[in-house]
Amino acid sequence: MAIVLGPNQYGKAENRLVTVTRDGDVHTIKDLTVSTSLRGDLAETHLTGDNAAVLATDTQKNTVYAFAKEAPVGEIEDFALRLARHFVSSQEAITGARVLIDEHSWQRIEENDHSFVQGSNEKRTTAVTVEGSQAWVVSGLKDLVVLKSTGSEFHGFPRDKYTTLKEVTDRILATSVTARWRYQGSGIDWAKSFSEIRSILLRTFAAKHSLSLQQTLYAMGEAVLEERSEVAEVRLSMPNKHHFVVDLSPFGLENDNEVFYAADRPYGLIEGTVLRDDAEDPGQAWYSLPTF
Ligand SMILES: O=c1[nH]c(=O)c2[nH]c(=O)[nH]c2[nH]1
Repeated sequence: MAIVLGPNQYGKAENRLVTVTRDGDVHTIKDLTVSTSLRGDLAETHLTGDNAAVLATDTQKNTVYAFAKEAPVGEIEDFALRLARHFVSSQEAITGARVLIDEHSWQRIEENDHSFVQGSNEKRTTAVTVEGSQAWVVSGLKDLVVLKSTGSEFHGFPRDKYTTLKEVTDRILATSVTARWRYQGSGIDWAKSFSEIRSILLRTFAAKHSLSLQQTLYAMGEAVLEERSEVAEVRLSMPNKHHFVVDLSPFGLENDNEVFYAADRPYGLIEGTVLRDDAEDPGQAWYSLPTF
C-alpha cells in the first residue's frame, strides 16, 4: 500500500473588490467577491514543502486588484476569464485555474451621481474554469427570493404512519433560488443573457401553476433551455420556504389562508438539473463544481 496525493487546488478565497469608475462626475461602482484557485503540478509543496511552483495566494489576491486597475473590470465573466487565463499562461506549473465571482447589487440613490443604496441580497455569479486552452463558463444567481400567494398545491403524496402533512389545493409557495447555467458556444453577451435568463426564471415561477416545487423547478429550467440557445444545462437549488397556516381555532377564529407562520427551518430542499439530451460533454470542469 502506498499513500499518494489526490486532487488538490489552492487559492485566495473571497477577495472583496470594489471599483469606482468615473465618467465626469457620474460614478459607477462594482462590488465583487472574487475567489481564485489554481491546480497543476503541486506535488512538491505537499510532499516536501518545496514551494518553487506555488504562486502565493497573496500574489493571487494582488493580481485581482491589479487587474481591476489595469483594464475595466467589465462583465464578471470577462474579468474571471482574464484572471484565469493569466494564471494558467504565466505559471509553468499551473495547468488549471478556476475563478468564482459573486456580484453584489447597488442602486443609484435617486438622481445622485455618487451615492448608492444596497439592493437585495441577490447576487449574480460566475464560475470560470480554464484548463490549458479550454474555458468553461457557468454563470448564475443566488439568493433570489420569490413568493406567490396562490397558484400552488401539494397533494397526492404517500401517507405512511409518520405522515401528518395535510393535502392542500392552495398554499403560499416561496423559495430562494440558486441557479447556475453552463454556457455553450461563443460570442455571448453576458449581461444580456443574464438579465434575460433571470426574467425567464421569474416569469416562469410566477406563471406556472404548481403541483410541487419540483414541478416548478423543472419548468423554470426547461423555459431557460427553450428560450436561450447559449445555455446547455441549468442547475437549480430551491429551498421550500414553508408558510404554515396558523391554527386560530383556540381563539374562536377561522383562518381562511390569511395568517401564516413563516418558518425558517427546517426547510424542504429541492434541487435538480435540467439539460439538453444532446448537450456536449463538458468534461471534468463542470462536474467538479459544487453540484448545486
Ligand atoms: O412542493 C413540495 N414538494 C415536496 O417534496 C414537499 N414535501 C413537503 O412536506 N412539502 C412539499 N412541497
